[in-house]
Amino acid sequence: MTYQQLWHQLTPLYAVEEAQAITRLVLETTFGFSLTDLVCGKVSELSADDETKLHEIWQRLEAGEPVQYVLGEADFFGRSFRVAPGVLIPRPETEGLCRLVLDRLPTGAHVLDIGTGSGCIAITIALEATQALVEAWDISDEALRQAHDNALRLGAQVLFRQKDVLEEAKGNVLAKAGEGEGCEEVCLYDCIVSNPPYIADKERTTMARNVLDYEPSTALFVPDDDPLRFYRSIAELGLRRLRPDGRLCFEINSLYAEALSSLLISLGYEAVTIRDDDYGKQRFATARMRG
Ligand SMILES: C[S@@+](CC[C@H](N)C(=O)[O-])C[C@H]1O[C@@H](n2cnc3c(N)ncnc32)[C@H](O)[C@@H]1O
Repeated sequence: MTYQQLWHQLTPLYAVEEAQAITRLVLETTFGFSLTDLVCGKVSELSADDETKLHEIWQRLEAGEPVQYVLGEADFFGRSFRVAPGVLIPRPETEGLCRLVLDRLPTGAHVLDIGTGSGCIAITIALEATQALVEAWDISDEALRQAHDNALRLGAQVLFRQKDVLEEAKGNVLAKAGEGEGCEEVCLYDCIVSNPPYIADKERTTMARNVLDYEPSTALFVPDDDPLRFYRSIAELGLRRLRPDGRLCFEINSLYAEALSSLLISLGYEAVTIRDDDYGKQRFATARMRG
């Protein structure tokens, strides 16, 4: 198969522009040359190894595997993050959540990212706000391994911890004085940010096949079909672990924006605001801890 053939084979699977973008990605990421090289005829023949590699890529794409898993990379906030099955692919919408956190972040702020996945939010904040102290939690071994690897490659300092936020929120796993690492017992955060699982099981039927087949269900679906489960727990945790005037920043499902606002207000948060993403869809919620 030639590179041109790959391009043509992708066209029935994707829109033309998408096929072109994916071809460009495959060329650059896997073979290290540009689409311009291809178009100018600088590359025409494939080695036997490349031929095999390309064939495998094609088979995985044809089976519906997301291109980011096939290539092992996803762009986020202008940087390339490694991703593998078992870890959620960072979405462009989530870049807006990083912008919300970075906006008005005090110098030297302590930030906690809950459900860090590939580490995209925590690492971006650590790299963009170089004075910030960034901590990130996830329940998944695979996610933490990947996030750690991404932080090392991108040169970000983030403290990763394996934690189940649903348990942490109950308050019974907070370390007693003198136990735990670092400032675990006393640390108060200026900002808790999270893009938690927020999809109820009944929404499965509306979801893209390749998301359901390839992305980790613990990153997507809420336990007990309760879409506010993680938000409630994180907001309760915030009552104990945010500084006065500290902020909660969430990525949300627009279906539950109103219910989440009511929840945050009932817990005593102030300045509860639902915000749109770049496409005009309700995508984020922010709230401030009482001063
Ligand atoms: C929607 S993904 C977000 C990943 C990443 N922050 C992003 O925006 O791409 C949710 C993450 O929460 C993690 N998670 C699920 N249940 C959790 C729990 N009980 N405690 C901590 N993290 C959890 C998943 O492993 C997953 O990495």
